[in-house]
Parts: sequence; C-alpha cells; structure tokens
Amino acid sequence: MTIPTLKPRILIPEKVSPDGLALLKDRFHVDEKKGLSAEELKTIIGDYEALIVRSETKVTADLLQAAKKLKVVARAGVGVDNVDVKVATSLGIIVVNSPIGNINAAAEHTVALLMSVARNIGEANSSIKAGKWERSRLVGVEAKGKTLAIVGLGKVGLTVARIANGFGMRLLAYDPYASESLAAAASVALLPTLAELLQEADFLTLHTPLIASTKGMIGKAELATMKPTARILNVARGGMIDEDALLAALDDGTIAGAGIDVWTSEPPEAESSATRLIAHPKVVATPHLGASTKEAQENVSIDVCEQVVSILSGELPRSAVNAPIILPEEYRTLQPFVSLVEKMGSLYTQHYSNRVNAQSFRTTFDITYEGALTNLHTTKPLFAGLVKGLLSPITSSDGLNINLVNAELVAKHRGILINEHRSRENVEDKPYSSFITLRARASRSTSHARSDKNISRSTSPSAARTLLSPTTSLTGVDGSTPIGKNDAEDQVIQGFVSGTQPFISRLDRFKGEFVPKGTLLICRNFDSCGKIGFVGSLLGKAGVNIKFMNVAPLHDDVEEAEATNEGGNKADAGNEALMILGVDRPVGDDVVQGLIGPEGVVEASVVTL
Ligand SMILES: NC(=O)C1=CN([C@@H]2O[C@H](COP(=O)(O)OP(=O)(O)OC[C@H]3O[C@@H](n4cnc5c(N)ncnc54)[C@H](O)[C@@H]3O)[C@@H](O)[C@H]2O)C=CC1
Ligand SMILES: O=C(O)C(=O)COP(=O)(O)O
Repeated sequence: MTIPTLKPRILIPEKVSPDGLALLKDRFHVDEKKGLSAEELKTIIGDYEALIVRSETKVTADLLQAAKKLKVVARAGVGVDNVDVKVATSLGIIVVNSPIGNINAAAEHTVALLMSVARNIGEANSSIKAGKWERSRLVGVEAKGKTLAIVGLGKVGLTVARIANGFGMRLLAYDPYASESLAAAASVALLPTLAELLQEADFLTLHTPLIASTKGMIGKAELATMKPTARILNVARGGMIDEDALLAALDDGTIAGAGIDVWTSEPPEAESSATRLIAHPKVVATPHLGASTKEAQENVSIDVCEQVVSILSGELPRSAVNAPIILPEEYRTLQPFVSLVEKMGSLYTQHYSNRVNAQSFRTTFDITYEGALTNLHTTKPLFAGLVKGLLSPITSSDGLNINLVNAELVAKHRGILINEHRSRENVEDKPYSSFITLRARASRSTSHARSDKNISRSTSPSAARTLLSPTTSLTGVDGSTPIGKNDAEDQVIQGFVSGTQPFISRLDRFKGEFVPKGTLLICRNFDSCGKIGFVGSLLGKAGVNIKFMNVAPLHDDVEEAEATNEGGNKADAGNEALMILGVDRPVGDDVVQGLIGPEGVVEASVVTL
C-alpha cells in the first residue's frame, strides 16, 4: 500500500527540462504525466496545487474550474495564449511565464528559417537525399542588402533585428508600442503602418503575441500588397497568417516562399491548408521548434520552477502574467500591515453584521494609510488584504480564493467601493509610525467638502482602484475623514503595527488597544459600576473563560466633536464605553442576547479573528 503524500502536488503534463524539476522534487510531489487527454487532465487536476505546461496543454476555463486547489499555472515559455488567463485571474490562480529564457532560441530559429528559405535548404536537402543533383533549380537569394520587415519589435523581434543587422540587411519594423530609442539602437526604422511595412518587405517576420489585433493580421489583402519576391517567416504563433491565403499566394507565385514554425492547429489537422503548406516546395516547415534548444529549455524550466517554489511558499513570483509587480523587500515590509488590514476587514464584517440591530453591510469604504506607509510604491497587497478580510467571513471556506491577483475584480463584482488615501500628515505626535484607518461611510454624498480646521488634502495616488476615483480627498490629522455631526454614523476601525504585531486602536467611537486575534466578545455599555461583573458572571455560567479584557473609552476626537456639536448630547455619549473580552471559545447567541438589557450592555457582538 502506498502512503499518501502530504506534500503539495505539482502536475507536469508536457516535456519540461529536468534542470528546473530538480528544484521541486525535495519539497513537492511532482507528477510528470505526458499524453493525457483533456478529459483525463480534468479528472485529476483537482489534486494539484501547481501545473507546469508548455504550448501543448490547453489550460481552458473548464480545466481551471475543475482545479480546486490550484495556486499557479506556470508556462515554461513566453506565449500564454494556451492559458485562459482571464478565468485564472478570476479564480485567484497566478499565471507565470518565462519571458526571457527562450528569446534567443526563437530568434535564432527565425534566422535559421530565413536563411533556409533564402537558400532553398529544405528543398535542396530533400532533393539530394532523393539522389538528385539539382544545382540550377535551387539557386537562392542573399540576405545582404535585403529589407527585413519585422512586425512586433519586442524581445524576439529586436534579437532577430540585431542578428540580421550583422548580415547587412535593411531593418524596418511596425510596432505601435515599440520604444523609438530601442529601435534606433538596433538600427531599425519604425514605420507608422503595417501597410507601408508590407510593401517594403523582402523578408517579413512576425513577432507579436497572438491577440485580437494580431489574429489573421496577414490575410489575402495584405499578401496581395507584397512583392512577389517576398518571403514570409512565422516563429510567433499560428493564426496570425491566414493559412489558406498563404497557400494560394505561394501557388499563384505572388509570394516567393515561407518559413513556418507555428500553426493554427498544432499538430496540424490532416488534409488542412497547414498540411498542404508543410508539403509545399516553397515552404520550410518546422513543428514549433522555436524554443526547442537545450539551453532555452534549461532556462525556462529553472525560471518557472523557481517561481512555482516561491508561490507555493507564499511568496511572490518574479514574472507573473496576472499579478501586480511588487518588490520582494517591499512585500516583506508590508506583510504585517497586510495582516492588520485583513483583520480590520474581518473585524468590520463580523462586528457590524453580528450586532443585534445590525445595519446592513456597507459597501463604500475609505481606507487611509499614513506615516511611513505613504512612501510605499504600491498599496495593492493592502487593498487585497482588506477585500479578503471583508469577504472571508461571508464566503464559504472552499469559496473564492481572494488574493493579489483577483482582489480588484472580486471587489468590483461584489459592488464594494474602496477609496484608498495616503495622508501625508505625519504621525510624530503618535507613538507609532503608521496608522491605517478604515471608514465605512454612512449613505451620504461622497464629497467631503467642508471647512473644518485640521483638515488636510491627502494624496490619493491609488484612488484608481475605486470606482469613484477621486483625485484628492480631505482627511483629518489622524488620517481619517474628520468627525463631525454627520460622521457619527460612519463605522470606523483604526489600527497600527508594533514590531510585527497588529493592534486595533479604535473601534467605532471608542479608543482601545487590543490584539485582533482569537474569539472576542465586544460589548458597548454605559460606563457604570457592575457591568464588568455582570458580563463576567454570565460568561462564567456559560462555561466561557475570559483570557483578557480591555475597556475602551470614547475616542478623544469623538468627545471633542460631540462636545462642539450643536444639540449634541455629551452626557449620554461620554457615558459609554466598549468592553473587549478575549474568550476561550465561541459565545452562543443565547448568551449574547442574555447580556443585553438594562443591567447589562447596550450592544454585543462576537468575532473570530
Ligand atoms: N515558436 C516558438 O517556439 C516561440 C514563439 N514565441 C512567440 O514569439 C512572440 C513574441 O515574443 P516576445 O518577443 O517575447 O514578446 P514581446 O512581448 O517581447 O514582444 C511582442 C511585441 O509585439 C508588439 N505588438 C503587440 N501587438 C501588436 C500589433 N497589433 N502590431 C504590431 N506589434 C504588436 C508589442 O508591442 C511587443 O513589442 C510571442 O507570440 C511568443 O509566444 C516566443 C518564444 C518561442
Ligand atoms: O515560449 C513560447 O511562446 C513558445 O512558443 C515555446 O513553446 P514550447 O514551450 O516549445 O511549446
């Protein structure tokens, strides 16, 4: 009997170089299973945390939805057109690739095809092997002095350009997003339109990804504008050239030749235009070999396996296709704050919805980072932590995996609006370097225009993640929207980190200082004798032990605001306090209900953080 492994499992359904796999085998259970059908793959994918593929495996929405534990799809290569990145993103699955490892291989293969097509190497090879000696039929052309027209001047395109420059070719390119200076440094002239490029080409080479704008970009109409002596190369993706149209152009003699590595369907379907192209005497064909060198395969394998190790160890990968780029040092600094905002979000949802007479879950939040946090390059991990915290108490445990990859999308789908603010007000008068304030707005205008003293304008560089997208916002000196008559309705949670320990420093209108951990009973009560004893004895009767207790009086800002409010009833408000009790087990609804009453507390909630 085999003993089941508890190590995370990695599935590799294609040939991936062993150099990278060696990095995985000690820590993970690695299954190399080649030749699986789509159905077989779908049946087993639920067991795996990571999937490593090349271009053959179709990572479809259907497969991803069946992959209950999958954290990462690693593409050992560049093109991710075989991966449904959109669905992976919505499921919180990170997609990584190896953007550099096989560039040189692809470029050299392009040049190999260029020379083969120029000198009829394919035909000559078949001819001589067939015992023929056909020198005059197989006269070629030289690359030197010819125009190489490059569509897509990215990594492969530029590498091809640099090699072709050594051949003495004239270099032109069409790429609306290319860098002028990089092009100039590689002696490439950028043309404004594809049409102009096509007319100039002696050799046309494609190096774009397969996306909507490049699918079928070279069809009958485009081929008709090219020189009849032109030759076409495709080491990018099948589907960018219309195979029927190319076949017809070669047959009609309106195009002189082609070197093709990639096909609309791989392997090409029998009796298709692709198979006719492969058999065509003017075509040099290869079976998607652009990246197939020993060196490239080592590179991409090590690159993606290292990233799989990072992701399965809870760290960020270096080349995520669908995750924001965050510097590792920054991520380490942010980690305790991510934990803090996650706790704040979870506390928010549980506290405000668990209370008797709870108001409905509010969906417009202001989160303000201040002090040292204002210097961050990104607040995306904090945003993701907040969304996760807000939703995890109301999402089933096997439900949505909310992380950096999908937090914005999830928030959008749930209709949650989060305005992020950075308050430049310094916190020197406070004992901690960075506060975070979460404020759920009572329904009122989103404009905070007012003329209170102590108001400063905060920078809101990441406000784009809100659907309201304010460019600036007004904040109080503590980084929160200032408290006033209408704001008494806002629900506020504030916290800070000391060392690596998150603390909550304000909840509702009360200032306290407690560690957001374990099960907490939160009671609002009139600050009079006997309340603590009453709560303690009721909990004791229910067999609940109190591990710690914190009494939180009214927050200074609230006292001040309520004192200055016309008609504010300071006597009532000032008389209230919050009691936070750390307890050793969940407290039942009946016990909570029993706490509420004239002898007991005004309001109570139980949260587990
Ligand atoms: N045959 C093989 O084995 C290999 C194929 N490839 C393929 O080569 C292609 C290029 O790879 P890289 O150079 O690494 O990508 P890249 O992302 O560095 O470059 C792509 C370039 O295409 C440009 N582009 C995008 N849309 C365009 C449009 N509509 N018109 C003109 N230019 C457009 C972009 O601005 C970019 O400069 C990819 O499709 C990749 O999958 C890459 C490696 C091996
Ligand atoms: O990296 C790419 O985009 C490639 O096309 C290479 O594909 P492969 O890994 O050889 O199946």
